Amino acid sequence: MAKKGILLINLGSPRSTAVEDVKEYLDEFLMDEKVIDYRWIFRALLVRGIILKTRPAKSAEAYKTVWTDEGSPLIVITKKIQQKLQKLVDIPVEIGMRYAEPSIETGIRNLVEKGITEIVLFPLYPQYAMSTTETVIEKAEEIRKKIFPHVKINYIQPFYNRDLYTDCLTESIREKLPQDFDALLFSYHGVPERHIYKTDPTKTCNMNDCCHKDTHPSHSFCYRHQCFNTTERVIKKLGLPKGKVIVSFQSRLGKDKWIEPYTDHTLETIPGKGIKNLAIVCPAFVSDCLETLEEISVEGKESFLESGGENFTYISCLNDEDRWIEVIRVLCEEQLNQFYLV
Ligand SMILES: C=CC1=C(C)c2cc3[nH]c(cc4nc(cc5[nH]c(cc1n2)c(C)c5CCC(=O)O)C(CCC(=O)O)=C4C)c(C)c3C=C
Ligand SMILES: [Fe+2]
Ligand SMILES: [Fe+2]
Repeated sequence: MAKKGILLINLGSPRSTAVEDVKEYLDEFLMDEKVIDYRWIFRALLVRGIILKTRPAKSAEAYKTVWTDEGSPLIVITKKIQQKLQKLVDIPVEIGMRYAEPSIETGIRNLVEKGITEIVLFPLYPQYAMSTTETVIEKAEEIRKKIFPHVKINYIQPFYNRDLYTDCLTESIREKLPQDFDALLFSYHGVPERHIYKTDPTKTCNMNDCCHKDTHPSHSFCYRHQCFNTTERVIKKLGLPKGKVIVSFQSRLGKDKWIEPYTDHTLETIPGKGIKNLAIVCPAFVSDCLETLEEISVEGKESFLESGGENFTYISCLNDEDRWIEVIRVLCEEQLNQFYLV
């Protein structure tokens, strides 16, 4: 009888805050053609010729502000999720990172060494993006075919539209919302617009009204729609009027046009429109990381307050909350049962 295991995948962090380690991490990350999707030569010119000349030192300083005694918050939290999930299931649970260590290969190997031949692989991203879900699946398949051809892998699909997830997110936000606030800002990681056009098999998304529609042929691969839709579902459950809700996209890199509106512009302009008391949540991330703990909680807060804002409440990610671990368990359970159907 086949032995089954679970592999949780997150993005990954540098091994330390040393500039050389950050450089190595950024090189692997940004040389991924699903992240910077130019032809190799142009990607190398941009990444190795320009970005990696200055960014590693700047990013290393940022990482130092969030690093803990146990390491990068993203890795520490992913390990806590693994440990808690392991207590709820009777099959092995391992973790793997798309970039740096522990790698996806290490994660699969750890399971294979325990005799596992069927793996449920869970990319910890609620919404689909070429630079997240797709690159994880592609990398895992490459490793499986090359090193572990006898292993079967079932992939958990994006879960932004699953009630069990949006219920969990809603409850988590409800508990952390301040008594009084003028608006709740949903800030999602951005992606270049080109990525969305590129991965739309129907070629019908126009990056406009269609992303807001309940149904449209392009939605299964439209990150922008999936972010808006996550928000719609959560605010409905929270009972918040649309007038009190803002959506924007953070963490731009480079000169391409990324999906709008941008979080940095939003934080600078909303105090002038009367929004002085802000709550902010980042639902593209299931675990707190550099982009939430530094870019939003420190830089974003500073820019909002300097622009006339008065109160800024950052609502933490689901991290290792028990209700979220239970959602992970149920989603894995569903996928484990799929092995019998294929
Ligand atoms: C949540 C989903 C994410 C998407 C979509 C995404 C796309 C994307 N990111 C970059 C560039 C960078 N991202 C960086 C950090 C980072 N990104 C995500 C998640 C998504 N990225 C996370 C969870 C993190 C934090 C990692 C951590 O260690 O805490 C960074 C590195 C940090 C920095 O130098 O600022 C870069 C660079 C691109 C170009 C992109 C889509 C094309
Ligand atoms: Fe769309
Ligand atoms: Fe990113």
